[in-house]
Amino acid sequence: MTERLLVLVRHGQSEWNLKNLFTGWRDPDLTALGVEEALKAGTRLKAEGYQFDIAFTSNLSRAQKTLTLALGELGQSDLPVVKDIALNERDYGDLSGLNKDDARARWGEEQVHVWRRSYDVPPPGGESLKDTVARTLPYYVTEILPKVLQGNRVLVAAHGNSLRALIMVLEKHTPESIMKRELATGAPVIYRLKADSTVESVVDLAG
Ligand SMILES: O=C(O)[C@@H](CO)OP(=O)(O)O
Repeated sequence: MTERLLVLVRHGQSEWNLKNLFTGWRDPDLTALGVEEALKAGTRLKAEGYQFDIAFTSNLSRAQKTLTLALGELGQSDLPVVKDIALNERDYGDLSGLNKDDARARWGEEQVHVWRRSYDVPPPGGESLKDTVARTLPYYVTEILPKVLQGNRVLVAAHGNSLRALIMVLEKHTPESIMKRELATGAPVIYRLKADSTVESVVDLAG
């Protein structure tokens, strides 16, 4: 039977997650905790018996390092890895590098929440989740999904919002319900797909 396994994992904690800064396309490294989380993602997947045939990641170091560390724990350091800018984090535009609490003090709690979690309101000069879906979904459909449907076991290491963009489609969220779908750093979300590419089962190792 064809397995159709797709595992998504958000990178471990980054230096800028720790400093509470809007990150987007900026490229901070993982913290020591982030390294631990990435290793733990690999050991948890290995403990549950998962192995992969191909992995995808973004052009940003925090996702690439998370993938490298997880693959090391899985004993799969030589797995083919495809890196693409389409899986980069949502571009935070002018907010990139600002402190999230400072932004709340300046623009108000509500406005900052709308910029961070609404579906179609972009932060100034940046991408909304809708814009991020428009960038990540074609890549998913043309590059990732065909591999899954052919029976390859696929691991994707990317970012909170680029993965939420894919999850919106996979889990059939509405613009309202996606606002509450959060992804923990380093916690794999395991999907089995049906032959028609819809989701048969999902297990979020965060919860
Ligand atoms: O700063 C960012 O790029 C993202 C992910 O860490 O933050 P947010 O939770 O605001 O989407």
